[in-house]
Amino acid sequence: MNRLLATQNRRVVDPNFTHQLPKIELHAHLTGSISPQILHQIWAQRKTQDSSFILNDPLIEMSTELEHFNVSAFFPLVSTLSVLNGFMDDGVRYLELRTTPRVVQASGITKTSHISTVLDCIANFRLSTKDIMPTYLILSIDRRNTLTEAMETVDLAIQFRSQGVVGLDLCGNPSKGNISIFRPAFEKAKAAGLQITLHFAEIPASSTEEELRTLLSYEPGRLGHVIHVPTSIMQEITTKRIGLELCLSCNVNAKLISGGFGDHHFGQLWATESPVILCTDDVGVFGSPLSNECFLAAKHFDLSKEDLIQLMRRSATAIFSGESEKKKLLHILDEFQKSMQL
Ligand SMILES: CNc1ncnc2c1ncn2[C@@H]1O[C@H](COP(=O)(O)O)[C@@H](O)[C@H]1O
Repeated sequence: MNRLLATQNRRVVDPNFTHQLPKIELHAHLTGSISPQILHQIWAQRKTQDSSFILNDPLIEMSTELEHFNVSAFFPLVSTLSVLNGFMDDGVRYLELRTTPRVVQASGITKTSHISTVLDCIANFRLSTKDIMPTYLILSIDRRNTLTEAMETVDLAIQFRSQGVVGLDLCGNPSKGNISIFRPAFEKAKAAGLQITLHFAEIPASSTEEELRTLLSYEPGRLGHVIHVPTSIMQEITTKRIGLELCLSCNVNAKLISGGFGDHHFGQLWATESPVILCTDDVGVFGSPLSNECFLAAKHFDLSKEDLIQLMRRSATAIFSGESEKKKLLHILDEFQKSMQL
């Protein structure tokens, strides 16, 4: 009896385990991943440099105005580095970060120089940390973009492919924009061998059958959020084994789903054969690092330690960078499972 209890206890997930677990993060927006403390430091630095800068301290006022203060474009090095360190310290062992190319005219920053600086930062980080967290970049197209802007983003992704850009994302306010205009952009990306991930069915208004079918016709390898999906479309998604980036704290705290953690669609989707990936989305905003997302999933859906390791194996099948990183991750997970005597 005691031995049975001891075995069960060994399987019970605690925050220490989810911190140690080698984790895979595939849906993290660079700007939203900056911690409030780092935002404050960047804000203070900007304030001393520019007396006409009128935004309030982000620690005092977390407002939508922050979106206009393009932190990652103004200070790409400090923001990217702080975000990479945050994920590494939380035990992330593979990261696909995403960001929107931005222009900051006053500082002479172009979309090209913005993305090139982020990529340089990632490359230096990988070198200086002995590549403990292989990191790749996804470039975001905003739903409010014009087709010309979206094409520019695709061209940048193609230009920087050899430096670690692995795909394109479609994000932004889900109540805005007409996503059908982006077909030539996603076709060009696909033809160039880039992968595609799309924010999908975040709110009822962006979940019409027409919109969801159009998005699926862009042949995404992964989908983000996947909340308001009719059954027939969900069946198509699971049959195609499209990767599902699920963000528990974001969806609960931003009230994108009704109810609490136990009501999240993770419960149903985890039971399918699809690659399900737990993701933070905007850890700087929602304050729940990936280790905590894993803990929440275990707590509310009764996952064991083995289940979480298996979840990471499934996540590994959905990465965009290719077979060699996938193999490395599966090996790391095997070794981890052995070391935990599971
Ligand atoms: C439910 N969560 C979400 N849904 C849709 N888009 C989101 C998002 N969270 C963040 N973004 C998108 O990410 C951009 C900021 O990161 P970058 O400056 O590009 O790194 C925002 O402009 C927004 O469009």
